This record gives sequence, C-alpha cells and structure tokens, in this order.
Amino acid sequence: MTATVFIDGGAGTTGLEIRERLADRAELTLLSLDDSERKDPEKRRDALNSADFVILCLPDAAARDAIAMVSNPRTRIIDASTAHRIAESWTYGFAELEPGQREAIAGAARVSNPGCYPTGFLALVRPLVRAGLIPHDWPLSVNAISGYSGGGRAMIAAFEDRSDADFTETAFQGYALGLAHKHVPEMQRHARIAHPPIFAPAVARTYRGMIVEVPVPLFALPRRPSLDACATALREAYRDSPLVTVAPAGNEGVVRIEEDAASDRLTLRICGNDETGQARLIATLDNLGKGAAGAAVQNLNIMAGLEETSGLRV
Ligand SMILES: NC(=O)C1=CN([C@@H]2O[C@H](COP(=O)(O)OP(=O)(O)OC[C@H]3O[C@@H](n4cnc5c(N)ncnc54)[C@H](OP(=O)(O)O)[C@@H]3O)[C@@H](O)[C@H]2O)C=CC1
Ligand SMILES: CC(=O)N[C@@H](CCC(=O)OP(=O)(O)O)C(=O)O
Repeated sequence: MTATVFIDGGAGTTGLEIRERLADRAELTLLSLDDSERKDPEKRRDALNSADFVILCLPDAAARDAIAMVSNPRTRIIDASTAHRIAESWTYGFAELEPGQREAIAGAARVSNPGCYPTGFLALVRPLVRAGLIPHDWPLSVNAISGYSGGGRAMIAAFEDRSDADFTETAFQGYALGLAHKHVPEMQRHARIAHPPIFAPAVARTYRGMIVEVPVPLFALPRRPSLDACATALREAYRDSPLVTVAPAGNEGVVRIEEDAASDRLTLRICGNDETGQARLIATLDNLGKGAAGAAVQNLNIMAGLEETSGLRV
C-alpha cells in the first residue's frame, strides 16, 4: 500500500523542489490541487484531511491556518515554514542533530523542518556545545550567505524580473541589520545556548546554495580546544550520516557557495590557525536542499518508515 502525500503550497519554490524529489516514488502517491484550486479553502481542507502526510510549504501565517484546518487525527504534518520551529509540541526535524532525534521524528505527528541558516549553524555548533568544547553561555556569532531562491518567489522576482517593483542588480547584500532575524530564536533554542547568536546574513546573485560560518576564538575558550579536537567531535556526531560530511582537515583552496548547491548534502569544515588558536567553522549546503526540500523529504522518509535518502541528491 502506498502512503498519500499532499503538499500545501506545492506551486511555490520549496513545494516544486519537493515534488521533483517525490516524482517516480512508487511507495508514495501525491495528491495535487490544480492552479484554480490550490488556494480554495475547501479544496485544501479536503486534501489536508485525506492525506497520510501533509507538507506545508507556505508563508508562516498560511501554515498556521492550514494546521487549524486539520481535523483528521491520523494526518501527519511536516511544516517547512518558521511557524513551529520552537514550539514545544512539535518535533524538530533535524535527524542528525541529537542522539535519538531520528527516532523521535519517526514517531512524530508534527515535525517542523529546520530553517536553512539554522541547519548550517546548528550542525557546526551543537556537537561542540554538547561535547563541552564551547560553553553553553559562550557569545557566538554567525555570518552567512544565501542564494536568492532563499527568499522564495518574491526574492526570485526581485533578482530576475526587471519589471518587478523590487528589482535589483546588486551582486551581494547584507540584511537583518537590526539583529532580529526570524531564525535567531531557532538557532538559540536548538543549539541549547544561553544567548542569541549575532546573526549576519547576506544574499548573493546566485540562485541557490549557502555558506554559513561561525568564527570561534579557540584560545579564549576554557578548554582551549585544538582544530583537531573540534573536527573529531563533529566526525563523531555525524559518523553514521549519509548526508552530513566533515571535510578532511586543511586550509587549502577556497569555499564556494556552489559547493553543495543542487544537492541535499551538508558539508562541514573546521579551518583556521592552531598557532593563534582561531577557528572558522564553515558549513556549505543548498538552501533548497538540506535547507528545505531535501530535509522535508528526508523527514517524510523517516516518518513513513522508508529508506532515509530515497529521492534525495546525495
Ligand atoms: N526558499 C527557501 O530556500 C526556503 C523556504 N522555506 C520556507 O518554506 C515556505 C515556503 O517558502 P518558498 O517556497 O520559498 O515560498 P514561495 O513564495 O516560493 O511559495 C509559497 C507558496 O505558497 C502559496 N501560498 C501562499 N499563501 C497561500 C494560501 N493562503 N493558500 C495556499 N497557498 C498559498 C504561494 O502561492 P502564490 O505565489 O500564488 O501566492 C506559493 O505558491 C516558507 O515558510 C519559507 O520560509 C524554508 C527553507 C528554505
Ligand atoms: C535569502 C533569504 O531571504 N532567506 C530567508 C530565509 C529563507 C528560509 O529558508 O527561511 P525559512 O526557512 O525560515 O523559511 C530570510 O532570510 O528570511
């Protein structure tokens, strides 16, 4: 028997990426609404209550509205929006983040898909905090750059469509200058740290891909860990992961935003200078891959008891 899946917001940037990953999956049947129906509340209510699995690819407010429409107790939901990522009653859909998280997702009825930036930040920081190498009350910062598809259809239009009111020819722009980006509470909660990190995101003139970087003065940490000690903690944390990889030690070459673009992989690097005791923790991923659609399909596979990487671009 196949499981049925309804993607609410299936015509959007993330929804279309999920549909691509679910095409040709014999174990799953996709329920679709055509263009004239996809915003019709009654059609959506029917679909939301008939599918075994629902994936919400909607703005936050619409995601909350969709949840309110679900009355079928058997419906299991994955929400790609920010709406439920720090909600107590939701399971955080980052299987690799904590021991036992995969099992928690497998049994959950409500799973929040991680944000794209938090995916990179948490993958780098959480194992080091858990291992006691970074104290939980250390003041962290995170610099990041995303492809413009990270802003969904509106930002894609602003970068591609000359007739768009927000059209820009910029190559690179920093934003969230007031340090109140919506991803900060998610980063703080799931890293289990005492203070919000200083988060400096930017967007570049490239469609997809991300670099997320956490600079750490190792010399100032109470245990003064080496670069190697940090890399060992990350390798240990992700040793069984098919998607999260720790790159070999070394400072050679460059790190490009395209590194893991168009894939569902997440690559972690520990670079820096042991003599000065300074580290650059760097994650590369695709905002639409492990940062959104890839993670949603991974969570769906886990919840449905299917091969975890089926349909993914490993
Ligand atoms: N893009 C990315 O890299 C990532 C996105 N996300 C999250 O995923 C969610 C979707 O984002 P994204 O795909 O980028 O956004 P898009 O704007 O590209 O897509 C959103 C889709 O939702 C539809 N929609 C909006 N309101 C309603 C409604 N009331 N009922 C039915 N459909 C509706 C839109 O239709 P229409 O365009 O016709 O209004 C559109 O098709 C967001 O919460 C986003 O924050 C998470 C991680 C990464
Ligand atoms: C480049 C860009 O604008 N990115 C978006 C985040 C994209 C994203 O994935 O946010 P959610 O996962 O929370 O939806 C932003 O900074 O708001």
